[in-house]
Amino acid sequence: MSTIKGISQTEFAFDGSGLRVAIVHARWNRVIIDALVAGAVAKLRERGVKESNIVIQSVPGSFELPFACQKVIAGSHIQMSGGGVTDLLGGLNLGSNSPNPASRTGTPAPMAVAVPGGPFDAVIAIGVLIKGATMHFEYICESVSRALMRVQLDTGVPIIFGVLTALNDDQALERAGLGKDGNKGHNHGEDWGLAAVEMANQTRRWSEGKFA
Ligand SMILES: Nc1c(NC[C@H](O)[C@H](O)[C@H](O)CO)[nH]c(=O)[nH]c1=O
Ligand SMILES: CC(=O)[C@@H](O)COP(=O)(O)O
Repeated sequence: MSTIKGISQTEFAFDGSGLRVAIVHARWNRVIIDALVAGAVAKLRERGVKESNIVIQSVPGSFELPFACQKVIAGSHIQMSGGGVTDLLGGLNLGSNSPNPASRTGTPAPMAVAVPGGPFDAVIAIGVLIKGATMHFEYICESVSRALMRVQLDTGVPIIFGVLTALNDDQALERAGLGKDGNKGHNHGEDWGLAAVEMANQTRRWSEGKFA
């Protein structure tokens, strides 16, 4: 059956060659997660994002995704400088408890050494939530979606909502292109890779006041 659902990509072919993208994924329902991550990576590479600019991190479950995304974004803005770590997002000096060993030994620290790679232009948060017997699913779906929205608005870095909220295993498998009986479905990870490249490009343009 044909469907009107999905993103129209034909008129939007954004270039990913100058972008740095993080994928943060949960490990629950791993087979499905692996297919979604592979789909996202395939589209990032197809759009020209360099392998070295795709950083993949994992967390135990979807509930951990918002915290991890926030930390990953903050970490990519950090510069080591004399005596501490400077958060370039918030201008926060994180003090002598920093991972900079020089600040603990009294040895003069190197001046402003940028983290290799620089800040992330977009983050893709990937998780697979499948309804069980209790209210666990509802609480996690609600809190994770709200928190991911908050992290992107607070940091100004687009977060792609790659969290499947499925009522059963088959729904989740079909949305990862792993469906059975002639209905493989569609790998939504691919859409998330494309969405990341688009949002990263647009965020740069909009930040420079370019709308044409
Ligand atoms: N049931 C699912 C979970 N549950 C685990 C939580 O996300 C979390 O890791 C735990 O409560 C510890 O804080 N996670 C998923 O990603 N998918 C599920 O279906
Ligand atoms: C991790 C839990 O709290 C667990 O009991 C959730 O169970 P269910 O996924 O069946 O709702």
